Amino acid sequence: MKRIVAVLGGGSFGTAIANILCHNGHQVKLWLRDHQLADHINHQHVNNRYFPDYPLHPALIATTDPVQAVADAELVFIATPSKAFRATIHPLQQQLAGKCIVSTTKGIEADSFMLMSQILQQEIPTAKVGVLSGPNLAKEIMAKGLTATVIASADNELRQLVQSVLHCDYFRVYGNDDMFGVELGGALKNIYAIVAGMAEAMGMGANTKSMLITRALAEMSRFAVNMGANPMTFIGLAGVGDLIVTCMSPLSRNFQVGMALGQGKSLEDAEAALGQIAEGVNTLQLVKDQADQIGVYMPLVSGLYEVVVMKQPVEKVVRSLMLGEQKTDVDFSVTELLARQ
Ligand SMILES: NC(=O)C1=CN([C@@H]2O[C@H](COP(=O)(O)OP(=O)(O)OC[C@H]3O[C@@H](n4cnc5c(N)ncnc54)[C@H](O)[C@@H]3O)[C@@H](O)[C@H]2O)C=CC1
Ligand SMILES: O=C(CO)COP(=O)(O)O
Repeated sequence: MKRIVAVLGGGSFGTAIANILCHNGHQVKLWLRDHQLADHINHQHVNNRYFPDYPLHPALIATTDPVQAVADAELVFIATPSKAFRATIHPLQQQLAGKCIVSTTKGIEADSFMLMSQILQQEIPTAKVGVLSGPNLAKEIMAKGLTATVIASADNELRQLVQSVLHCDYFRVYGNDDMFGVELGGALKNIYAIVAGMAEAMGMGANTKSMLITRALAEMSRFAVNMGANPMTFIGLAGVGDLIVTCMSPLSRNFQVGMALGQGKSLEDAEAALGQIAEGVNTLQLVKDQADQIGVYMPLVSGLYEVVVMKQPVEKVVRSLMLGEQKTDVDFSVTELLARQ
């Protein structure tokens, strides 16, 4: 069945999602702010700022008018950076009322420590809300690389709708009802991708990278479970799946920032050279404060904070991490998990 869908945010991920929706025969409007880019997409069918080498589906319509973008849509995806999320939806409160709205944004709001789904519920209380997250590098999706994602929502109908509009021969969509865990996982893994990029730049070996990724998973799930997430979510695509891709691929912007830091560049230079959003930089500061407040042990977050914010030498921080307390390998036991049910 052909659906009317809007995508807000014409950067890498919004473009990739809009393109799949068109590929699947849906009527799609993509909202972005840049008039020239919108014209180019409509006439040349290429997003020349983000994907100059990949043709877009010719049916994709770009618009710079957000009201027009969402007017007839029953389903709306939001793919703006977390810093711009509230400002994007606030003026559309009336138009978005009662619709199915899915955030693809992997970040946390400064000051409030709110996730995007929580902002949606606050700004548009009548909306049905979901979150899309998983190992989903936009460029690989544009290249039609075989990919899987997770749609998380308490609303079963929304989960089914999103599965049906996005599923195709190169894109699989799994469901999860732990929206909080899925969304928090997507935000947290960006921090560890920065650490992994630094390790890469420092020439560290496979043992080291494996230790980093595994201890990152332990640390992020400890934090998320403490905040109310389901620990099982972290063994899925939106947990360990997204952590692996972002910590291993040089396509990850967070990984690229880490690489630049590991090569001795300043954070400012690293972000400027990137020219795209690396959410992990803001998330680091917010998670460090929150972990200190609620007393969750996060040595990798603390170590990265020492390097990025306190400007401590990487070698000194690595040494103190290696000499730190050696806790248990796996935090959760089956008995404990069963007791939670
Ligand atoms: N690129 C990727 O592979 C994936 C990205 N994401 C998430 O999607 C979100 C968006 O990321 P990308 O599309 O990759 O970023 P991007 O940097 O490629 O594009 C961001 C877009 O948002 C626009 N934007 C910036 N400030 C804005 C504002 N104040 N109002 C409206 N629009 C604004 C930019 O002009 C740009 O079009 C992030 O939270 C990211 O973590 C999720 C999955 C994969
Ligand atoms: O979330 C992503 C892949 O799943 C993209 O990661 P980056 O934002 O680091 O590019």
